[in-house]
Amino acid sequence: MWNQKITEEHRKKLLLAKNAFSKHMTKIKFEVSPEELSSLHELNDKTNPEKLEKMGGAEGLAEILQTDLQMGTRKTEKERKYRDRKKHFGVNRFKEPEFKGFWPLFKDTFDDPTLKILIVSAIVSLVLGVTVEDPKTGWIEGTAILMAVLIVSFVTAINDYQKEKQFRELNKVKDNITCTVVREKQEEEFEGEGEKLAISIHDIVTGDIVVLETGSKVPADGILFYASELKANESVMTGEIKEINKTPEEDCWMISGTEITQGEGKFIVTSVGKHSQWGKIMEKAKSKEEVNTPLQDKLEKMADQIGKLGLWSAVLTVAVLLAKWGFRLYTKLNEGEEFVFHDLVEVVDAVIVGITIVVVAVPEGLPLAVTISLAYSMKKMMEDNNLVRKLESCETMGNATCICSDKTGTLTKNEMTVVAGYFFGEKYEEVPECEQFDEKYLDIFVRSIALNSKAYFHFDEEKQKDVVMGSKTEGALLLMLKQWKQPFNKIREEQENLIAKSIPFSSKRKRMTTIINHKDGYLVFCKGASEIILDKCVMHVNGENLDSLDEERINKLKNVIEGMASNGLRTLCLAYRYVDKNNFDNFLEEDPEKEIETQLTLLSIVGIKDPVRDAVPQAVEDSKSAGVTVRMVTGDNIVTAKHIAKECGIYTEGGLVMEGFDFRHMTNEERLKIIPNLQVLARSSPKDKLTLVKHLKEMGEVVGVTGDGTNDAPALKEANVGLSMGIAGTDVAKEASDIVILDDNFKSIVIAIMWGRSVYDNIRKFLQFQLTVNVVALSTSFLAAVSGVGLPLKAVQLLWVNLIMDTLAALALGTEPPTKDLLKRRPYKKDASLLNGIMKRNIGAQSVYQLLVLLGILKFGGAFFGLDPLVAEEKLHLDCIVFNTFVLMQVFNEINCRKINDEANIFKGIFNNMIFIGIWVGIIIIQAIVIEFGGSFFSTTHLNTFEWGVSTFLGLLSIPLGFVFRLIPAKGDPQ
Ligand SMILES: Nc1ncnc2c1ncn2[C@@H]1O[C@H](COP(=O)(O)OP(=O)(O)OP(=O)(O)O)[C@@H](O)[C@H]1O
Ligand SMILES: [Ca+2]
Repeated sequence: MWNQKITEEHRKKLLLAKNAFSKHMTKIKFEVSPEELSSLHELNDKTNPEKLEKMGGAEGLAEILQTDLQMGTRKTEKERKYRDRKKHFGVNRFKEPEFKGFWPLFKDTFDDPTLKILIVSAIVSLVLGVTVEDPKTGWIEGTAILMAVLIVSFVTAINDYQKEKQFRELNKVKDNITCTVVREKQEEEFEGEGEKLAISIHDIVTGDIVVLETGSKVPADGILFYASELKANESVMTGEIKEINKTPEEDCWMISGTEITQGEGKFIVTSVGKHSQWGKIMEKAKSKEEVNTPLQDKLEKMADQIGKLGLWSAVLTVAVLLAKWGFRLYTKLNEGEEFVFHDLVEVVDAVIVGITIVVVAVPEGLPLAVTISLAYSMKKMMEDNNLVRKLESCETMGNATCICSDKTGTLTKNEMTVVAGYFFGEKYEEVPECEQFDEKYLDIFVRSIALNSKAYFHFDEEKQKDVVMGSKTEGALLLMLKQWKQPFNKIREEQENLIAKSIPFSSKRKRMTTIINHKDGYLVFCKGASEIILDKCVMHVNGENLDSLDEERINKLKNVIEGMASNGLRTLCLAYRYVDKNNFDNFLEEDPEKEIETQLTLLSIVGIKDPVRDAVPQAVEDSKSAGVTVRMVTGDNIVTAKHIAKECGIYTEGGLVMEGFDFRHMTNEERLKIIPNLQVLARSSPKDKLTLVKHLKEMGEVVGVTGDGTNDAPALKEANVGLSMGIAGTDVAKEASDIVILDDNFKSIVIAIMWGRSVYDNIRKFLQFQLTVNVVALSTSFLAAVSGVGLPLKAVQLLWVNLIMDTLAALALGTEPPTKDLLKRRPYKKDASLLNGIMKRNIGAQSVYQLLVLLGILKFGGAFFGLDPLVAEEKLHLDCIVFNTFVLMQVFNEINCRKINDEANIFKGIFNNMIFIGIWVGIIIIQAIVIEFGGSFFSTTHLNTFEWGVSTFLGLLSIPLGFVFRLIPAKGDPQ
């Protein structure tokens, strides 16, 4: 049909013509509209094949889209950055959820009912003040409150804006997946194929040839024209969870957003961005609501309770004030005086005080602190090679109690080289020269590697050397061929068309097989896990001869494998087989297990070295002291795995090392019994990994799991935190994970634990600080109102205090950087309360101290400072001292709050957090300005040196007192 082959000749001519044409005119015009192309993929439209046929199938499309199925888009287009295509067909980006600008966010902050009431009251106060009080000074309080409200809203909006911006940036990185395309080579003319390039999916254009492999995510809509065992999971589109066979003949419609679960293929892109199926869905989908993290939930609950408490104390305070006012009015009227409008001023004042108390009491900063802390950590974690995809995972990571780690690439460097081997009957301690081998068998051996592998070299411009793309294990074999000066690239180019069938490598099967046409039959090349392949061998190449494998030989070979593995080498068997076509009706369709991969002839066993990463033993040590158990779950040989695990410190004397096979065949009870002692699970399948994770969770553990393969996705999803590999991981694994470890390094996982703990602790620091302020502010206002000394803290002052507490402290304490000390404690229990005994004691003791100080000044301050509270001006002065002392006590207590456990040195690491220092100094400077220049606006007056000295001293005292309070025994976190 439409995929009939155009002859080589014809293709070259066509391209020549096109290139000649493009030399004169670089700008390209297209005859087809993006809408027409998009209609090819209409869901549930039976006429799609017809439409495709009309366009001439994939070949025809290529012509229409001025591209080539083998060569890809033209090199001349590169200079123009594919501008014409992008202009005509659009770019491969989806409409992003709307980004609220600053002003809408600012407006949103006024949705808060308490703020609304405050504004109304301020306006009433303003009107009353100007009309009945004193036109000269009456406006001040109302205006000041309005200003303060504006500032509070402003700061809140800035915070929200920053947060949104940060998430957007992260989202951009998060969604930036790469994929492989074929584009015309820059240097040579018609040499073979175009060049394989890894580009961002956002850079794909209509007409690009995309290469798919196991684990790819289909980046755009298109038409498949080559496939080998290709299977896709299209459940995102159809909702149906099943693997669908994709072939150019039967089902060639590739849909963006779907996943390749197996095999490989190539397709030509027809629709990108908003024209693609996925884009259309995205267009309709509303932006997802943000969901709370567990910590945020806990805090919101707590904030709610505190808020209610605040509301009650406000109501009580207002009630007391109104009762007093009523009583005074009653006596006044009784004494025959008349009711004047001015009497109402007091009522409005009382209401304002009440509302201000509510504003202060509601700890809206609590959930905010989590967001600030998480957003900040997310950004910083990027620098430590952790890309956090789900916010709460950062938090959960801090509570992880065990980690199941891959071996290859995570614990080891994934830099593989063949260092030993068994070739054609002889064992070698290092890689031998190839000249000594029998030519015929060497040829088969080289072909078996060249054709039965997918890895290739790519010249890295930055590193100025060839790097292996694809499987590093295969890369090691190719490197050996390169060392032997064997032209594997040429073999691939020349013989690729001989390939009749290939069964790709999978972690489940642990082997890979390619069948090529050979004379009147087939050559089967098979390579994979050594025990598995060896089991399928009946013959072996011995020098120039073929010998059958007797028991003695098999034992010898097993020893060879065992010997290499116990040195930590990954072993791989390579074998082949010739079959006559006449012996089979249809050999290619036979069951691989039973008919294809049997009766093999052993060529070689290689030992591949993959050194342990330098930082790993230390990182494992750190996890252990942090109370996090590390287990190795690997697909590799048990002996190899054990050796590497020992080197990393994961395997210790008495620990259990087990194979996936045995694990699989145990009962649930048996498994639950052995798991606590299990350290290494070798030759495991992704399903074993999933089983292990499920059991660990049943046992109450908080589990972190690493994975790179597509079939690791279920385990990644099941885990409390799924960690995928940034380099080796497939798109599907990344999508299923919560955190992407960008450098694949186990060390980064330990750093993630540290960050998670840091977030949790920072919130508790903030909580400790905020609760102290709340308790003191509420009690002072209430007690002062009841006792009749008059409210020392004015509404505007309270609003400033609120700003210090909520926003500024959240920033200062929420961004404390993690320290290694965090890894010295065990993880918190899942149901552990946010407030431990130590924190409660600190909050209680500091509040009592602060209250005593404030009430003391109110009661005895007059005599001490020589001020007469009955004179309005001097009362204002005294209140100002109270206000100043109050703020300074908070400021110094903020330093106390940097530690939530009974750590003696509260200053430790303070200079590592410049945000804290900056905010701390900033608050003091602003406070000084408020006191000295605030005037009637803030109801403050100038304080002299002595008064400043006393308030500072009383503030400072909270630090030594903090040390004293630590002597009171209190319970820390349950361990
Ligand atoms: N490209 C390949 N072709 C054939 N066999 C392979 C290939 N890559 C790996 N193997 C074999 O499969 C085994 C490992 O398979 P698997 O993919 O399950 O583990 P892995 O992911 O490489 O290791 P880990 O689970 O520790 O990260 C290896 O021991 C090796 O013998
Ligand atoms: Ca508040």
